[in-house]
Parts: sequence; structure tokens; C-alpha cells
Amino acid sequence: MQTPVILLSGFLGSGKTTLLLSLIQESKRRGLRPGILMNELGKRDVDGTILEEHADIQVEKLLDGCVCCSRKSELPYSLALLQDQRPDVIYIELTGVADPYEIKTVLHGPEFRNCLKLHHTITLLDAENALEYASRFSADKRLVQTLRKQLETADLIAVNKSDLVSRDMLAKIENMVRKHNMTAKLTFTTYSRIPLPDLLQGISPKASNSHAPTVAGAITKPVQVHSAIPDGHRHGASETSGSFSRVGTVTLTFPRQSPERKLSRERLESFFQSWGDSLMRAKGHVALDQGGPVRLVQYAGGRTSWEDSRYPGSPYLVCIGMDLNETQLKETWAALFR
Ligand SMILES: Nc1nc2c(ncn2[C@@H]2O[C@H](COP(=O)(O)OP(=O)(O)OP(=O)(O)O)[C@@H](O)[C@H]2O)c(=O)[nH]1
Repeated sequence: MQTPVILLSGFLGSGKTTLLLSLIQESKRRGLRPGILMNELGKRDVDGTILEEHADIQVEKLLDGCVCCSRKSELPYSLALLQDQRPDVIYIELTGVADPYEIKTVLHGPEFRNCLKLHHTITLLDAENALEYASRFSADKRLVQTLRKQLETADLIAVNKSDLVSRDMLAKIENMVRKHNMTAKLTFTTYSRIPLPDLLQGISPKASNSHAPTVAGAITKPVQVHSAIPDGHRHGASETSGSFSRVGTVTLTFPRQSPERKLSRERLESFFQSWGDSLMRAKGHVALDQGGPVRLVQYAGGRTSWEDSRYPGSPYLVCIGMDLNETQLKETWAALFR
């Protein structure tokens, strides 16, 4: 029996992890065992930590690159590891700059066509920003192309964050979506509240089959290639294709033993704003000047939100953006603590 796979796609900060959390909760409610693969552009696993904290679930992770390009060779092995856990359904959360079509080709390839079955490809849009992507990112043709592919490949498109825009804006987004995809189901959501019974229709718990052959054993584990570029790498296709997106990541850490912690919410929020459109997304667990435990901060679509966090490790912040100047970013970051 083939395991159904649901792909979650959509630009940075559009609401994929929010949807994944509800999907996991609904799956558990129905007695389904979900298998989860999360792909993050950055080296640090913010979303995986959120899931482990909120949904108490183990996640298979592919960090520091995108499964549609630099991490593509690792996708089959990760899928095989998940499949060997005998889940009833697999959710794959792609990075915000991934082309879901590339992942579909792997799922339909000879290694998986008999054991996995694509159930849905969902693309989420940030209603507040989606109409401006094409002009805002016009300098990065590959990114604009990828965002178009995210729309074209989906069978369900959720215009999320609809609480932040007018009805007029929603109508404009609908027109834009229909130019790229006439057939996908379209829904307008807040906090990614898609009707989950429709989405999970046809998925039921499997009879356990502990004697089924393992898949991972049949797939060679890819050799881990450690990039010579420690961070701030570029997302893109293989080097030979010559088509690189200009989106990269920079991870910022906190100064050790800072005698006075000077980072306030306001300072951090103006730090985000100061980079304009070049900073597309930031997220991390940060230590603020009031002391106390670290807080989860999310900067997406120009808005900052804060949540409590039980993250036990050292604080950090992952920044994702176009043509990020790592040196300048790190210098400005260090100045926040002086
Ligand atoms: N106002 C508002 N905020 C939302 C909505 N949906 C999600 N958010 C917030 O937007 C931020 C980003 O949401 P995520 O679910 O992490 O987005 P994502 O697509 O997983 O982000 P990446 O994995 O970084 O690409 C979080 O702070 C969410 O709480 C919504 O409908 N309205």
C-alpha cells in the first residue's frame, strides 16, 4: 500500500509550519501516525524545534539548503528513512524558495512510485505581500520563476493571512492566482485554517506490517558534503545550471557572557526593518534585556511576532534574504550589544 504524501509549499513566512502543526494535531486525533520531513534553508532548525515543542513529535530534518536543489540528492534517503517508520501519512514542509515540481519528480521516480503517492500539493500565499513578489524580487529571476512554479504546481492554494488585508485585495490575489492556475482549489484562510477533513480524506491508519522490507536499506546514503562556505550560501539549482537564486541565509549568535544584555524588542524590531526588502525572513530564539527565558521571534512579511519558548539551547537568529551582506549584517548585529 502506498503512503500518501502531502507537500506544503509557499514563500517564506506564508504559514507552512502553522499548517503543519494543525495537520499533525488532526492526524493524531484521527489515530494516524504522521511522518514529517522538514527542510530549512538555514543551519539552525527553528521550525523543527517549534514542532517538537508544540506537537511532541520527532521530525526528519534536512537543514542548510533546499531539497529542490543543493540538498536534492539527500531527499531519497530521508524519504526512505521516514517510510521505514511506517507512517500513515507523510508531510513534507519545503523551504520558502523551493520548487515543489522538483520534489514531485522524486516522488514519481522509480525508487518511490510503488510506496509513496502524492496526495496533495498545497501552496500558501501571504495575502499581505503576494501581489508584490514579482516586482519586489524582479532582480532575482530564478526566485520569481520559483514562486510562479509554487502556484502552478499546487492542487490547493490557500491565500493565508487574509486577516491582514481588505476584501478588494483578496479579489486581486484571486485574479493573479487564476492567471497561473485555473484548476487548483482556492481557499482564503487565517492562521492556515484549511478544512482538514477534506485534506485528509481517504487517509486511514495502516494495519501494522513490521515484516515489510525496509526502503532505506535499498538506498545508498548520500555522502555529506560540507560546504566550503560556512553560511550565507546561495539557494539555487545545481552549479552547472548557472541559475542561482540570490536568496541566502546568515545565522547570528549572541555574544558570550555579555555583562549587560542590551537587546530590547524595539532594537531588534528596528534591526529587522533597517534591511528593507533584502531581509525576507528572520526567526530564532533570542535573549532579551529583561532577562528570563529566551523568546521565539518571527519576522515575516515585514511584521514581527513574539512567543514564549522553552528552547533550552544558546540563543540565535537566522536571517534569510536576498543578497545579504554577511559582514555588514554581523557588524550591525554586534553593535546592538554595545
Ligand atoms: N496575522 C497572521 N499571522 C499569521 C498567519 N498565519 C501565520 N502567521 C504568522 O506568520 C509567521 C510565519 O508563519 P509560519 O507558519 O512559520 O510560516 P512558514 O511558511 O512556515 O515560514 P518559513 O518556514 O520560514 O518559510 C508566524 O509568526 C505565524 O504565527 C495569519 O493568517 N495571520
